[in-house]
Amino acid sequence: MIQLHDITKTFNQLKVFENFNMTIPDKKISCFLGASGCGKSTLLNMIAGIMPYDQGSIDGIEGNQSYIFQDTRLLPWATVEENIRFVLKSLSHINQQEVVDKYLNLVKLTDYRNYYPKELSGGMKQRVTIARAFAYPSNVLLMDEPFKGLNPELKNELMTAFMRLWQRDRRTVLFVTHDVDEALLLADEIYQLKGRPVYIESHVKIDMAKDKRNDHWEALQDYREQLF
Ligand SMILES: Nc1ncnc2c1ncn2[C@@H]1O[C@H](COP(=O)(O)OP(=O)(O)OP(=O)(O)O)[C@@H](O)[C@H]1O
Repeated sequence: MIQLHDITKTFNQLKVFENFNMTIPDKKISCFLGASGCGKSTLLNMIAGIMPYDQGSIDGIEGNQSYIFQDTRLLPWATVEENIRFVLKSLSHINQQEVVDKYLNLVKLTDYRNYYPKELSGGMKQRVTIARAFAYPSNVLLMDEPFKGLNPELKNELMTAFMRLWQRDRRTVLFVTHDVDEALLLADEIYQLKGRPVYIESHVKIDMAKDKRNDHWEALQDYREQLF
């Protein structure tokens, strides 16, 4: 598990975290909800090791991480296939073509492998980002609003693609969203964060099988009530 101990993080005068503690389980999907600006991206960035903190420690991150940022960050000069291949280039022990093909197929982009990012819709770009993050054999996957700004149909399609990938290959996922429904459909653990400084206002574990949740929407609402 990932453990945050007494984390303090200040931006100029702004104390976003003060003696913040949290334990995040392995091989589960943990979801972070909270008002805009409360500190969710900062939390992911500190866990990813791309943002320093002032005090405290973060333990239990083993192996590599993949990060799906709010903006897709695809390489504009590379095709869909090359974007995925790019993150695999240091992995000489795997059959890279097989991995690329597998993940392109899972996000249903095989026919678009030779397209450049500028030739894709927003949702297609998101799918490339998700395929790329999963293709890389990371232990921890960090996602900052990966389904943001998509129409409901596409969001459903992407969430299904994500679930399909996760069920095959269970990783520790840390997932930031504003959308409670996304959290209720995908998460094993939901943390409702509040600030400032950040604290955990509520923490709910959802033990319903993920593939049954769409059909048991009413039962899921009990969890929503526990959150607020
Ligand atoms: N690099 C930075 N420099 C100064 N202040 C920052 C920086 N990054 C974040 N902050 C501040 O820290 C607070 C938390 O920001 P953060 O981006 O973590 O929030 P968030 O919960 O992810 O917001 P959103 O849901 O809108 O993405 C905000 O008040 C923000 O202004």
